[in-house]
Amino acid sequence: MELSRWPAPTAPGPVDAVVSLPGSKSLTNRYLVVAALADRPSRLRSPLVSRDTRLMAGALEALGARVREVEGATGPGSVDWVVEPAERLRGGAVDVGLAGTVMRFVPPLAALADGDVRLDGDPRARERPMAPVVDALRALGVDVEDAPGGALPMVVHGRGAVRGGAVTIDAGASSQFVSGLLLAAPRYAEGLVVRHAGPPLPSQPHVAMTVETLRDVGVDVDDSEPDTWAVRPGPVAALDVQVEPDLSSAAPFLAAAAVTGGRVRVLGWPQHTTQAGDALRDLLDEMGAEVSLDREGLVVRGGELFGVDVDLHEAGELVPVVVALAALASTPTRVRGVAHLRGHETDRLAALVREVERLGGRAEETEDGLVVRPRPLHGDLVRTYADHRIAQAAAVLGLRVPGVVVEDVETTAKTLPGFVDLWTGMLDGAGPGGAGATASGAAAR
Ligand SMILES: O=C(O)C1=C[C@@H](OP(=O)(O)O)[C@@H](O)[C@H](O)C1
Ligand SMILES: C=C(OP(=O)(O)O)C(=O)O
Repeated sequence: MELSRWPAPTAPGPVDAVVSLPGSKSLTNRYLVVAALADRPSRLRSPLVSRDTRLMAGALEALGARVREVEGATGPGSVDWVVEPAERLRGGAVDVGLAGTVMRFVPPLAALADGDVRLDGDPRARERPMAPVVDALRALGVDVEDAPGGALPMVVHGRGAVRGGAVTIDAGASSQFVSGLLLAAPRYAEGLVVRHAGPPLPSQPHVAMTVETLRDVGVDVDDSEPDTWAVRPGPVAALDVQVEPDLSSAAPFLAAAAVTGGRVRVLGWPQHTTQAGDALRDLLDEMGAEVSLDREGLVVRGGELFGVDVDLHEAGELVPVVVALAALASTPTRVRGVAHLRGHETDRLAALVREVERLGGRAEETEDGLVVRPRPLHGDLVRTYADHRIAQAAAVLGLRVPGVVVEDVETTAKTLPGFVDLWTGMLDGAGPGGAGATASGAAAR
């Protein structure tokens, strides 16, 4: 199939915009899972409605829960999701798409179903690491049929109950292995103690988000020992929760301010959050932007843009946009601690190096990250490898480099439907005489 080509707009001048972003993918998908295990219906206010969250909703419906879209409280076009848990989870077929959260969070839940749960997804989903989830479930006595190497497609033979106990896994390739087990654990008869043993666990904020979500629904989690999480068995309370905006999706918009010497405000930036994207505040500050957080949101003003030497082990989602910033900066950048990105939507390290070089830049992979040395860039077709964040990074490059064409920009619908409209809306107020723009994707889908 021929993939689409989107000529990325160049910024006519400094960007000046107020941007409103839809809900967090990671929060929405955690809330959906605990809501499906709860004792009463839950309401998610302004959830993210995107490919990954629809896939999670679809997975839970396949297992017998119901997810209904209702009008939201925040005005016309806004949407809430009401989740009705199943009395008993049942078997069914689950499409995981390319969603890491769906492929890693659903199998531990499927083990509780009364029947077989078949899971499969996009071709790349079959290559993403899964073995620790399969090994953990088998160690807990769950019958799982997998493809060679612990991969998708797989069948979890649910027996209606899981005893639980303790498991040790190597979650060095993805924090989602830990999160998935923890989210189902309150419904295991004896609860679950998960220990991580191996190279340092990536994406710690995402595990903190899992723990906080469980505590929000009344589940007792002890995370006082490093790399160990103990979830007590017990009831899961229903939720009525406003979903925070997705801070990782804010990355390209804030980067737009940084690379054009402009100003972007992202509305509703939380004062307290477990989202990994909150790291953007320090990161952009270190790269030379002026960053301020107030009650209305986060404002980034661009100045001279410098490279950084940074460990992004905790916030790997930010790497593609950081690479775009780095390619446009005045000094080199080194990103460390992100070897696990080789198992993301694509091998992100290889893809980013290849695409930066295609535009005339210089970049190289290291064992655990990459190095980018800024050079004058030229336009070309940027391949995106079904990776929403690489498409967004290409759009950032396009602001300053005429002739950047983004392949398959629709892939951004994984986490941010309406990306192109938001992006062009942001640019409406840029340039001579620009009066500032407002771009809202809060209800986009
Ligand atoms: O649990 C989550 O919601 C996520 C955890 C992280 O995964 P990894 O630990 O595999 O990087 C992150 O990159 C992903 O986008 C979302
Ligand atoms: C790694 C990501 O997604 P996933 O949840 O599919 O792992 C991401 O969104 O950057």
